[in-house]
Amino acid sequence: MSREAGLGEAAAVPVHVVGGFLGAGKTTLLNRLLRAQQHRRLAILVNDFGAIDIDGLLVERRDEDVLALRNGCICCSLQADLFSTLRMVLSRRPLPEAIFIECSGVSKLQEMRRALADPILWQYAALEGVICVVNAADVVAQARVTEDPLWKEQILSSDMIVLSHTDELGKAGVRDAEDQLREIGRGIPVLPFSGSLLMHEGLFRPLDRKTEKSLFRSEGESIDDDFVSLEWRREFPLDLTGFRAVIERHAPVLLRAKGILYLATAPKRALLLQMTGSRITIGRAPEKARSDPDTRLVFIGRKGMFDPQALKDDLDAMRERASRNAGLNP
Ligand SMILES: Nc1nc2c(ncn2[C@@H]2O[C@H](COP(=O)(O)OP(=O)(O)OP(=O)(O)O)[C@@H](O)[C@H]2O)c(=O)[nH]1
Repeated sequence: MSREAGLGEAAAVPVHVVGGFLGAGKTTLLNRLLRAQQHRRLAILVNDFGAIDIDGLLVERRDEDVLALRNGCICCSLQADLFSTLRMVLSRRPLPEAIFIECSGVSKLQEMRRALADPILWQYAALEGVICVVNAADVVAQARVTEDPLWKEQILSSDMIVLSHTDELGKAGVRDAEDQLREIGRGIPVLPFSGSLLMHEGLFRPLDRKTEKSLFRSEGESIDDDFVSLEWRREFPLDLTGFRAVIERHAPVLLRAKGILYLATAPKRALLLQMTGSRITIGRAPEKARSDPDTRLVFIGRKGMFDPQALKDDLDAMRERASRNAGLNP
């Protein structure tokens, strides 16, 4: 980025990064923060690992304030897109008062820091802090996800750990999660998940910028190669029983599934599917999602464990069955 880009001499716009593992609660936290900052002029960059933009639909802001970076990870394969989107945001007048970046669940936060530590970018958009959202219930249950090296990397590369899913634990459980994370995070502050508390505690304290800039020269490795995803879009509503059977078959190797769903029982009602670990919910889809009548789902898992082609075949077979049934009952 250069001065010729017409970005002017204004003070750097603060950048806040929200990271954390697949399904940890990043979008939910971001929405709480955004609600608490309703009157501020913000730009929100949302990175979805898959090609279908689900998070962009879920962020509660005007469409023009939410910019989606899809089909890869902004910490590696989409770094060029990240820069060009930031450049576009920074050329807007009036300038946004702050930029929030929601990473994909497979983003390495250290790579994000390196990417944003570009000394020229820093003059216009300076990193204020990196939050890592961690599912407290997973910590207490010592869920499989807590053994993932990326889960730990994200915690250790953050400035602040924010606990989600505390409502599923009693007070003792929350304390247990906090204690464990203080140890894992080697002293990084741990906060419960609460919009008002976050604002109160001065969440976005400026970092030591000298330290941050010194990261700039390091090389990053690609994380995209560790994970695979399936994006599945169909124009017909699904049979819930058949869909549930397919999901149950693949659930043990799925890290995350989400998307907009139409069921045969109510083909005009857009539903939001959320699956993290063993938790699956189907609820009302946000208003923004309803203009597109297609079912559109994203599934993510680790390479070598999750087989996207097998899942696709099973999902497609549902359609075949539906067609055959339709043929039998004209
Ligand atoms: N009970 C409970 N559910 C939560 C909490 N935070 C998030 N969820 C649910 O967990 C699911 C995933 O939440 P998201 O905010 O979409 O997670 P994410 O980290 O943005 O997901 P990815 O972007 O796909 O990695 C959704 O069904 C949320 O409603 C929480 O604190 N308590």
